[in-house]
Amino acid sequence: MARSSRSSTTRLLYTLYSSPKTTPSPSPFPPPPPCPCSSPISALLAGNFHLRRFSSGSAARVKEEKDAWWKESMEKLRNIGISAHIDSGKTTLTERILFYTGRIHEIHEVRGKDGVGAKMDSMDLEREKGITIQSAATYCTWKGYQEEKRVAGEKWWLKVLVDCRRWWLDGYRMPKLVQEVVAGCERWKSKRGLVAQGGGCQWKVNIIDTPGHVDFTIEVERALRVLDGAILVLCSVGGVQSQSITVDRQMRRYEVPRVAFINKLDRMGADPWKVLSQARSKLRHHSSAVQVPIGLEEDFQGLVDLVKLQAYYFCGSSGENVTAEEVPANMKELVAEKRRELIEVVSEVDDKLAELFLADEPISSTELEEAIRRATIARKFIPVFMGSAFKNKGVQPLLDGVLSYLPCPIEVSNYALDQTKQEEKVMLSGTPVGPLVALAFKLEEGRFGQLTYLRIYEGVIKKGDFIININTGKKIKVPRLVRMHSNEMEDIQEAHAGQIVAVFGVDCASGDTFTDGSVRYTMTSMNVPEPVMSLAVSPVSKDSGGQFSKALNRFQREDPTFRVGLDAESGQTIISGMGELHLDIYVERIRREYKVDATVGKPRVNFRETVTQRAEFDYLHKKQTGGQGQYGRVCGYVEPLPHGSPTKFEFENMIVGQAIPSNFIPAIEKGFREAANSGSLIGHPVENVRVILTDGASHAVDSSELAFKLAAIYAFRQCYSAARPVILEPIMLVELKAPTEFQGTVTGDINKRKGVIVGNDQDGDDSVITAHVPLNNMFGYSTALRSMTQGKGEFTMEYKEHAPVSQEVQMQLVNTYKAAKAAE
Ligand SMILES: Nc1nc2c(ncn2[C@@H]2O[C@H](COP(=O)(O)OP(=O)(O)OP(=O)(O)O)[C@@H](O)[C@H]2O)c(=O)[nH]1
Repeated sequence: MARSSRSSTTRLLYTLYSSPKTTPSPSPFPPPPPCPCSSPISALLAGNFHLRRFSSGSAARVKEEKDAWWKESMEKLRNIGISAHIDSGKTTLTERILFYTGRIHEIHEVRGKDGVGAKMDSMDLEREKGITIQSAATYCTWKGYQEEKRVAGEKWWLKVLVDCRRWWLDGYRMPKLVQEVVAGCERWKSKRGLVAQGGGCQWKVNIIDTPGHVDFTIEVERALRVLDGAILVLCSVGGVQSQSITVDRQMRRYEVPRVAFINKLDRMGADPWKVLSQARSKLRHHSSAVQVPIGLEEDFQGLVDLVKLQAYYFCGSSGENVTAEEVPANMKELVAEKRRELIEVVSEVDDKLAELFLADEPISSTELEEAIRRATIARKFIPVFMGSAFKNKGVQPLLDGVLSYLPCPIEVSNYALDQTKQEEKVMLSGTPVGPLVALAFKLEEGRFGQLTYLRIYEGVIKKGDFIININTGKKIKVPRLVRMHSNEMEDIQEAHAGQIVAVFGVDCASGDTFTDGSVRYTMTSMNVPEPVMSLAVSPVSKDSGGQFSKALNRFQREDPTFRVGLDAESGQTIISGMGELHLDIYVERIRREYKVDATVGKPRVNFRETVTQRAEFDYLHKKQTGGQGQYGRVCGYVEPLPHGSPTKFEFENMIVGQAIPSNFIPAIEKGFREAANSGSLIGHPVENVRVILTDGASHAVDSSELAFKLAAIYAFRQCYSAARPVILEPIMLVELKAPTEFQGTVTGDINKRKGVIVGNDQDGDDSVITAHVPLNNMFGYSTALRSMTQGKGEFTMEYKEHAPVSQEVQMQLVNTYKAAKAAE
C-alpha cells in the first residue's frame, strides 16, 4: 500500500474513533516525563504493542537512539517481590498498589464481605481460606497512568473491529480496509525500525506477591531468585515474627536490596518504633525510618516524609487522593530528631553523605534521597516505610520509595555459568543488546497448556523465535508470549532484558535456562528444601486413575518441593511435601480441579538414615543355573560424607588396573544408588554416604551389567550394619506466642514433646518461646495449643535440620518397621 494512502486511512479511522479521555487522579508527586510515544498516530500504529518510533537517519544515529531508549526503559523498570510473615498484609498491600496504579478499578479485601477476594489470590482455595498459596505476578505503571491510555487504545481497536464486522454483515467491504491498515502498519513498523515493547518510557513495576505460610516457602525462593528488589512487610503489632526472619534470610541469600514496610498502623497496639528496633536487633538490619506516622491506631491520619519534609494525607473513599501539607507544628521537634537519626544512620554507610554530615552542612532532600538510594542498592541500609494497607494509607509513598530506592535491572549484577568453559562464572550485561539468556523460574498449568514464567537477563525474546533449553539441549519455538496480571494475561510480541514474562507451550522444568543458541550459559540454581512430610494417597474409584496421575504429574512439575513416589513394599502412591497444609492443599486441588476423590493415609514424617563409620565390603555375586551365569565381585568401603557436604551420595571408582572392565562401572554405581534409596533400618533413604570401589573381579563370559548391579546392591546391604547406621528425623524451629499466664503450661508441653527451648522473650503481655522440636511430635499441635491457651496462643514452625533420633526412639521405629514387614 502506498504510504500516503495508508496515512489517510489511519487518519480517517482515528477521527472516527478517537480514544476516550481518561482523567488520572490528582497526585502531589512530581509529574512524569512526557511520553515520546503518546502521539495519536503512533498510538494508532502501536495497536496494543505500544511502539516506539526511531528516526530515519543513519544507522549509527538509529542505534544511538535505540540504545538511549533501551537504557531509559531499563532505568524506569523495577522488578520487586512482596514477602513477609503470614497475614502481615502482603496481598492487601498489593491490591492497593494495583488500584492506585490503575491496574484494577475496585478494591476487594482478603476474606472481604463481598466474597470476591483480592486480585492476586486468584485460586478459589486462596479466596476461601484467605491465604496465599501460589505466588502471583503482575505489572503496573506508576507515575503517568500510561496504562490507562494503553487500555483505552486497546478498546479503541476492539471497537473498530467490532464495527467493521457489523458493517461487513451489512454488506460493506470494511474488513478488507482494516486488514490493509493492519498489514500496512506492520510493514511500516519493520521498515522504520520500530520496536514493539510494553511501554518502556513509563515507570513500570513488575510485582510478585508471595505466600507467607512456611509450607509454600519455595514460592518465595523462586520469586527472590529473579527479583531485583523486595518489600519486606512487617506487622506493627506482631513485629518481627519467625517467618519474617526466614524471608529476610532468603533475601540475604539472593542478595536482594530491600525496603521495609511496617503495616497495620491502624491496629490497636501498633508500635512502629518497637518494630524498627526489633528489625535492628533480630534481623541485624542497618535501618532507619524515612517516615513518621501522624497519629497511631484509631488516630492514624497520615505520614511525614523525612526526606522531603512534607506531611501526606490520604483522602477519598479509597485513599486515592494524596494531599501534601506542611509538617504539623506539634510534630516538628520529633520530625527533626528522626531526620537527624536517618542522616546519621545513612552516613555510617555512605561516605558522600558522611562528608556533608560531618561538615555540619545543610543536607538537601535530593542529597539525602541519593544517599539512601546508593546505600540501599549496596545492601548496606534498609529504608523503613509505614502505613496501613487496609485503611488505604501510606501505599503511594511506598510505591514512590520503590522507584527512588530500589535498583533497576541494570544496577544489579547477575551471573551465569558458561558450560563451554567448565562452568566459568560470566557476568551478564543485563541489556537487550547481546545473546538471549532467560531463566524459567516457575511453571503453571494454564487453560491453554503449560505456562512458563521467564526472567530475561540479557537480550530480547520475540514471539515466533527459536530458543534453546540449555539444560536439555532442545530447540523450541516460542508460540505465544504473554505478560501476566495475576490469572489474566496479555499477549505481547517481544520482551527484553530485565522483564518478567511468560511463554506458552514450552516444555521445560523449573530452573532451566534458555538462550538463543549463540551461548551455552546456565543460571545458578535455586535452593530447593527437602520435603519433610509424606502421606499415602490413592483414588477412591479405579476409573479415575488417569486423572489422578495427570494431577500428580502436573503438581510435581510445578512445585519442586512436592514429590511423588511409590512405596516399594505396599505399592501405594506416596506424596511428600513441606508440611500438613502443603499436602492437604494438593489433595484438595486433586479433588476440585481433577474431580478425583482420594483416600488419604496418616501423614508421616520423612525420616532418613545415614552411616556413622567406615565399613568394608567384599561381595561376590555368582549364579550358575544353566545357560549364561551371573558373575560379579565388588570390593571397597562405605563411609560418612563430611558434615555440610553439598551432595547426599557420592560414588568413586578407585580401581587401579582392569579388575573390572570400565563398561560395568556405571551399573555398579547404579546398584549402590538403588540400595541407598532404602536403608535396612526402616526403609528410608540413606544419605550423606560415600561409596569407594577399590577392587573386584569379572568373568569373561558370565559377567554382565545386571550381575554387577546386583553385586553392588548386596554389597551395600552386607556392610550397612557394620557402618553403624542411625535414623535422622526432621527437627522444626517452632516459635509460639501466648499470654504470659500460660507460659508454664506451654513450655511443659514442649518438653513433653522432646523439644529444646532455645529462646524466651517478652512482648508486652505475651511470652514468645522459640524451641527446636522433632516434627514427629508436632502432629495436632495447633489444637493442643488452642486448648492450652484458651485459643489465645499462636505458633509457626519451619524445617531446621535432620538430626539423629535417640537410641530409644530408634529401637521403637526399627521394631515397628520389622513388625509391619512381618505382617505383610
Ligand atoms: N487492621 C488492619 N488489617 C490489615 C491490614 N492489612 C491487612 N490486614 C488484614 O490482615 C489479614 C491478612 O491480610 P493478607 O493481605 O491476606 O495478608 P498476607 O500477608 O497476604 O497473608 P498470606 O499470604 O496468607 O501470608 C486480612 O484479614 C487483612 O484484611 C492493615 O493495614 N490493617
